[in-house]
Amino acid sequence: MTMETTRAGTTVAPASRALDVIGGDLTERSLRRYLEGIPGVDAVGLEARAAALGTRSIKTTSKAWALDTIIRLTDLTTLEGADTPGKVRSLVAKAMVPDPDDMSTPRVAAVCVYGDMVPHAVEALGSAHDDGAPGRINVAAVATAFPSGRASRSVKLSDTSDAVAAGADEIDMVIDRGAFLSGRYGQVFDEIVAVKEACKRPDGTYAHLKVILETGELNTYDNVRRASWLGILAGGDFIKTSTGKVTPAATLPVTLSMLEVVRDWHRLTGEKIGVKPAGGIRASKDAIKYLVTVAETVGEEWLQPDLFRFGASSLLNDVLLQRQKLTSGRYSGPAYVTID
Ligand SMILES: O=C[C@H](O)COP(=O)(O)O
Repeated sequence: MTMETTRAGTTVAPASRALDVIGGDLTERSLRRYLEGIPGVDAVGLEARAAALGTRSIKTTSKAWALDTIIRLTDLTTLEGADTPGKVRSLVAKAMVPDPDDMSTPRVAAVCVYGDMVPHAVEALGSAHDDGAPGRINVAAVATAFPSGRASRSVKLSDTSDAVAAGADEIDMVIDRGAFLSGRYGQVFDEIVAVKEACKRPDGTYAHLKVILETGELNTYDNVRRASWLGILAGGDFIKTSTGKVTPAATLPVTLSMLEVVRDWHRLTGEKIGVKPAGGIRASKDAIKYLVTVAETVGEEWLQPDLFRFGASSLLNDVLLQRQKLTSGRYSGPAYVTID
């Protein structure tokens, strides 16, 4: 027996979604057969659909709603090697009060930070992080040797469980792109299942798991579609495009292809999976294109923080400028928003 057939016959983790959809005989081979049986993406058609959705205009009244919706759906992010507790405190202050001159401005969904910054984010949020607090802001932590994903399994799992123990509500993990692109789907699958288990808290609840595909390294839409199915089958609560550290990061066609998988999964199982485009989304007008694409592909009910997020470090600033322009009739200029 060759290594390949040995591996192909290897049982993969008995994740319940995959058992339900693929069946009880869950092996590297059956997983691969399933993923390789997913129809390919018509790239020209996908890009044409995304371009058409991106040209839809929205009325001024809808624009106010759209801007507030973008804020509510934002994971306000800082993921720099130079991050400090002070920078995280500033980020949290902005998350809680995005525009001190307009207290009607909604809060963001979450702040997204490196794992070692979680205690600082939790402390700065204070009661805004209490269970059931009105306008509660979640703490999301990137984990599993973000952004490369190149570390041992044990390091990735302790990265995850440390962040959860420190109070992270959400874990943004990266998949092993090397294993995925080599066709070792079972390895990627098992790792997601293990990370999900590391998201478990002592009380039996789980931090929400976002599975970052890093689509800019996956080369084809077929791979993006296959990785999306893999992430969902293994137990991801969200599928996320990118780390923000690789170009291209989020694009509308890639996000549309992921939304189509989420739509198909919902039709197949009735279950709703979230989507998070992240990286390079900086302008309100671009974020609005994403809102339209979500509404037209999976429906407006997805436009809530449990099912859709923007991962972005500077988008909020542009949204605040546009919001000020809409309410005051004039453009205040970038001096009126804080520069992070
Ligand atoms: O997940 C979020 C990204 O890392 C942020 O990327 P950005 O700085 O391009 O907005």
